[in-house]
Amino acid sequence: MSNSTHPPPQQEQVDAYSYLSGLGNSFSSEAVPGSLPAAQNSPLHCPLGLYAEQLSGTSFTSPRHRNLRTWLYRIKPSVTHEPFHPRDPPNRRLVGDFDDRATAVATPTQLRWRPAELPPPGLDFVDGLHTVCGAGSSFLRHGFAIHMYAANKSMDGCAFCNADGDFLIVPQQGKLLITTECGKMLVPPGEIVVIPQGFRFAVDLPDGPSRGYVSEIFGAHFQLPDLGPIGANGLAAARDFLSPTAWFEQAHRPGYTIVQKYGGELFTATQDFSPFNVVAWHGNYVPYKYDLSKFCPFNTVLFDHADPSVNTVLTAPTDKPGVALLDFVIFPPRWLVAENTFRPPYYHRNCMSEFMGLIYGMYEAKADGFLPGGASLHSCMTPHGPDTRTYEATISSLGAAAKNAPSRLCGTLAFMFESALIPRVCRWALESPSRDLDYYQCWIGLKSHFSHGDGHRGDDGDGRAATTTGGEVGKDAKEE
Ligand SMILES: O=C(O)Cc1cc(O)ccc1O
Ligand SMILES: [Fe+2]
Repeated sequence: MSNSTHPPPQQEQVDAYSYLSGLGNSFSSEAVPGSLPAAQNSPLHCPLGLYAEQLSGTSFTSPRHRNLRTWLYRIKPSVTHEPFHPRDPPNRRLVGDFDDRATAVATPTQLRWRPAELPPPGLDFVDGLHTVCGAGSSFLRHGFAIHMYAANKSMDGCAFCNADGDFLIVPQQGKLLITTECGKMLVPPGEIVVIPQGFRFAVDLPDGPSRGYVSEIFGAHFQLPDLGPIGANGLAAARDFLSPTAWFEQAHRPGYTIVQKYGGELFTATQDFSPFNVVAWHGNYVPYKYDLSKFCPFNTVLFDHADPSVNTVLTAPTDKPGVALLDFVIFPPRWLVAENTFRPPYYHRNCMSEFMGLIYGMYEAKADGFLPGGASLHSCMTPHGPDTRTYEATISSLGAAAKNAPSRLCGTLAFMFESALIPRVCRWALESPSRDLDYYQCWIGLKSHFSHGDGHRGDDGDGRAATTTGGEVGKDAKEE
């Protein structure tokens, strides 16, 4: 059915695969006509001799508007496997509980990383995944983790299953072909994919090496943000989220391995069949992908800089209204039209913690040092903002007319994972050779432009010039 030339209604052929459009919908999909039971979930005999299996993403008793579950009709049920054992070798760079200070530590320092080197040959998505920072605990069902991955090998004879939380994956380089129990999705850089807790999936690399970012949330799921006064339309539209259509493999697969992440540790169990043996499914708990170029940005049209929440693609809420466990925010190409306004991000300190990545191009707040595939972390109340070069270029010699003219920010795509929880940072991330230990220098050259009536201007206010690493301190002000 997924390779039919005439997809059935509601099914869209987007790339090599067919998808179902919508977020939060109740979908159904069958790879063989008639394989989905009619009118009930668990008949005495399922069509074609399939087993019925429910995958629950929320407690059975969650309120109806939040309740997520899917019924999978499969050739053999998931339970048909040998016992779980700790995986050998383990991946010691995965964390699911951030209370252990031997692993992850608190630091208010501004952190930045250069893009990672490509990994040694033979690393798949599971081995290429490492945690950068996070908070809370998968055991307590509250918290998040931020991982990065770099892989150069397709997963072979194994599937991954994350019992801890949902993965939101942001490929930065190299397409991902993700096979899930609901079907297949192709995810190039510029798109994101969400694999909810518990789904088994395998990552192939059809383009060769791939690297990117992953946010994982414990005890919550992503949803679209409320739009408030924006109205009924704008930002990410539900119909642009695409879920796979049923696809299955039937072959005997001796030694097939399920790699289960559970409490941040990996376990394996073998079975003699592929977990991608779901012939039909229906429900609202599904993996999905989203093309970030479909995002419809709203922004300032007269003056001042809007808070980045205006660019929220998906949010995972906490119990406090308006406070996110994790927001996924993008900084897409767009027009800048604000008048008499400092258009780059403002200097700020935030009670939320901000992890940023760059998919391509240059980020509007950083003229240097923040590169595609790199990352930064500005934790709770840690000051940050545009680097010296960005600030000086923005306020420089250009006439007011040019500064007020509309300009199009092109060829750039940055994003932010923003959380109300304070992350601890993994020791290996702090000690990584990719860490940019000079990051703070990008602000050290910011000089005083202060000027007032006593004729004393352009220094730090105590008569001494500000120290800097190479900038010409106070020069502009004194030359005015
Ligand atoms: O820190 C950052 O670069 C992200 C960010 C962007 C912006 O436009 C406003 C606030 C903010 O935190
Ligand atoms: Fe910020």
